[in-house]
Amino acid sequence: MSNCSSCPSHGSCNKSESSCQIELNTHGSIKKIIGVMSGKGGVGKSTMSVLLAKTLASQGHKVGIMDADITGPSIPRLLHIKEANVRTEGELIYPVETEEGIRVMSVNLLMEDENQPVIWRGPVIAGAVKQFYQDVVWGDLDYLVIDMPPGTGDVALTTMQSIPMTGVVMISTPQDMVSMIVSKAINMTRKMNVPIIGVIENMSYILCPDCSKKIRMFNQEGMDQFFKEMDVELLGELPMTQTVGNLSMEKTTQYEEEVQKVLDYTTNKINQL
Ligand SMILES: Nc1ncnc2c1ncn2[C@@H]1O[C@H](COP(=O)(O)OP(=O)(O)OP(=O)(O)O)[C@@H](O)[C@H]1O
Repeated sequence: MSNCSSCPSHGSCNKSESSCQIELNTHGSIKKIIGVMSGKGGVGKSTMSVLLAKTLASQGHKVGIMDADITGPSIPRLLHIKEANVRTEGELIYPVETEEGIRVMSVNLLMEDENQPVIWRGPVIAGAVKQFYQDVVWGDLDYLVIDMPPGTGDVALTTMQSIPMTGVVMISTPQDMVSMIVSKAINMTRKMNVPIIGVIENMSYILCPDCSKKIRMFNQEGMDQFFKEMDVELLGELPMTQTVGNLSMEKTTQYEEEVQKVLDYTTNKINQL
């Protein structure tokens, strides 16, 4: 059962200790758990999970990333983990550590061939997500960043119910249809009483390499109104850039000024939680 004083969602949770069904990870101490979520696939959730984790690690925090996107795991690739030597001891699983000291767990690290699909039913996937939180020896972490399962279905719901989140960063793209789906994710997160840190609008524009003009690909009319109506903060508009797009192929710690600005602002918000 939970122990409220050491729970990462302490302060934002309204459950009583006796009614809490969450089993905390007991293999170390995790101070804060940050979910990175989107209602829809392909908007940059995994990319942003990695960029936020790297930024937090570069600030001197101890960081882990849990890849809860079981059927579309991309975290090991984005972090350039080639040889996965996952150590297990009975039920316990030890995370793999990157060069920058980020501890990582992903279903891809447990598979012999990363190209093989995970063909599991919903409850088994949800069980794996729970296990990645409870049975992984995360050790002492300032932040565990969770690349959430896509959508607002069963697995996302179980993840929110079984992992004590401190807050969620929503990822969206500036399109009418996407914002409708994101509003579903925002409403679900609120129903689960998980605080929303804000929304990062990804692939918001392209920066002209010659004149640095912002070229907007989507009609962004009504986006301001959308954020106002949903009562969420827009943490920043992230451009579509080569360094971000090539994250899995090129190792870099230098991002475009506009990208770094969004990462600094968002991690500053996370540090204030
Ligand atoms: N700001 C960006 N600039 C350039 N490319 C980007 C940017 N953000 C994301 N991408 C690219 O978009 C694609 C989708 O990104 P990503 O895999 O992070 O999305 P996702 O929401 O996690 O997808 P899924 O739901 O499939 O897991 C990737 O090829 C990624 O490199």
